[in-house]
Amino acid sequence: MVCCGPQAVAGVQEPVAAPPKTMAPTTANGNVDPEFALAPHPTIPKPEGPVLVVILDGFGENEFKDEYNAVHVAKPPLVSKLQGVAKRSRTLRAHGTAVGLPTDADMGNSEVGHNALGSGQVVDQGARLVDIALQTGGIFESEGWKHISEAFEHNTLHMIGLLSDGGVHSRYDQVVQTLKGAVERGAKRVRLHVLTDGRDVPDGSSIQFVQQLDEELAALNAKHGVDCKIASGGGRMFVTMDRYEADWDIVKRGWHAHVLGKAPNQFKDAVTAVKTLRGPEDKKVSDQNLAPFVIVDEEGKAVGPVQDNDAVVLWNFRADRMVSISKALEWKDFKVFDRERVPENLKFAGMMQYDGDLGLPKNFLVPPPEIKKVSGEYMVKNGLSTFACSETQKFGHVTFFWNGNRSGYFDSKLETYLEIPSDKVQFNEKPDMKAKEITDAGKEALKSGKYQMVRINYANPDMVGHTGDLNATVRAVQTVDQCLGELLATADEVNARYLVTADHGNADDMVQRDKKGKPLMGESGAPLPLTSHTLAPVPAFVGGKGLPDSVNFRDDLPKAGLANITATMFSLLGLQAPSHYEPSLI
Ligand SMILES: O=C(O)[C@H](O)COP(=O)(O)O
Ligand SMILES: [Mn+2]
Ligand SMILES: [Mn+2]
Repeated sequence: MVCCGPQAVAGVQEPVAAPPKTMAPTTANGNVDPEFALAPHPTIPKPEGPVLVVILDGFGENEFKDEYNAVHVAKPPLVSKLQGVAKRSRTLRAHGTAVGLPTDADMGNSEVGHNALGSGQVVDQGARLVDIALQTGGIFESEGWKHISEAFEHNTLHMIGLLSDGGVHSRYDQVVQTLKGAVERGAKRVRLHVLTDGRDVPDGSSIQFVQQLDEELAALNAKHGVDCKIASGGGRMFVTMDRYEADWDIVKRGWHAHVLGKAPNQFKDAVTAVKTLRGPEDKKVSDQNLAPFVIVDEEGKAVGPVQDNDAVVLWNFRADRMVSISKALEWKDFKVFDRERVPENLKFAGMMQYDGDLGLPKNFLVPPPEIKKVSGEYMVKNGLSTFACSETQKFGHVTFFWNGNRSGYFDSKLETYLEIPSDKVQFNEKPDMKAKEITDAGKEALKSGKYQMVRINYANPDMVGHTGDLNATVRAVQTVDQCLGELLATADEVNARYLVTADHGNADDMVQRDKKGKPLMGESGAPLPLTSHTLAPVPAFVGGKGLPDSVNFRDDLPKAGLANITATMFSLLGLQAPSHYEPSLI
């Protein structure tokens, strides 16, 4: 168990332990800053015990209630019981425009979900901000663009990122538009380093994305007389896209393939690379786990290592899985692994700035969403203490994303963030993950009497759901249900009030379907697994011994979404939420 101080905020601090960081201290004389002071709730009294907030990551309430819905199959006794409590159970919108995404065809995800849950506001998210910057041309006027364009004439532009149209971390059409924008503005030599997905999009779809990109590159080369090629790649969960420092080897493999041009697998073209690395039909490696590869020329030489004076753009807009590789690319004194060769005078930019507090990366093409006056800031400025806990895979979700993509604490005297280290396995092998340890920590925090709010994220339904393994996901749901039961029992012992919800769907549908919802079968007759999130709404429950019987969900907010949770949390604390927050559900 990793405990407490700011050093525990994995993925967001320099490798050298930094002194405790306080982002926004309460006023020196202890009075509440008037700009942040919250009035008592007009009808809900202040609680005697703590408020417990639980996020069941990836636990949706899906309209398809059949054998492919792991939540339905699991028949979780506690959640089913909570669903039956009149006026204290409802669902919330967790996708599309309700969480700041471009359209209602966009599934929700942890970044936008936790941003909404923690900030009470719906803001335009990265996907939409990049769309706007491309439409207006603002991206090509940015300081970040000026920085990378210095390499266009005589050096190589490298573009690295997730290649799919999942819309969670990146989008294919945005990559192509950015690439074309570079070529039209003078880039002569471009090398693309592609991370295959199969996690936000169906497994096996990477071959089409790579093929499509190769065709796009051939057309650009013919039209503009330029030299654009795919240079390296690998599966997103095995190469480059680690998060929260869960496994630096993932980042190191990416550094080797993209920057040094070194990988155990070498191919003449990327389509052959993906096809070969996926392996034979009966033992397929999924797109997300493909081994790293480099593309080599006739002499066997890598076609696109990063050289001195080159430019590098990371095209993902989402932060969590770009922070580690950004540190490797940007930090001069980076010491986590031996980079062997560090290109000099590199012109590096992110699609966005991924960590505003660290200023990482320094150069970026589109300013990130501005999520201001989030609940964490109100909490500390009103003297309220918080305990937040998850395992590594979701630790930054319940801290960094919750706090509007801020690393560190608002006030380390009032906040404790506890990270339980995740196992380094594919999570269908261990579907219980660290739920038990998280539960124990949550129970201890509830009983300690030290915290006004205890905030927990259970990773299982999401992380196991992403493997596409139905049976393991059923187990994941059952585990979380049991752990939640223990947590709520302890909550009752200390007269707590609870709020249980989720950030988006995932476990609630494990099969690809046609437009009418009919499950799709593969050539072998087996169902085609769904590894991505779903568009399903998520449950929300309130209750607990400490909650007066008269407090129930309102019935005049049928379209409410995740952002309504934040004001609800303040209501449970007996306070009136800030007026710019979406209204309270109770
Ligand atoms: O990064 C991931 O694991 C997936 O793309 C999205 O999952 P998350 O939004 O639940 O983290
Ligand atoms: Mn999630
Ligand atoms: Mn997920």
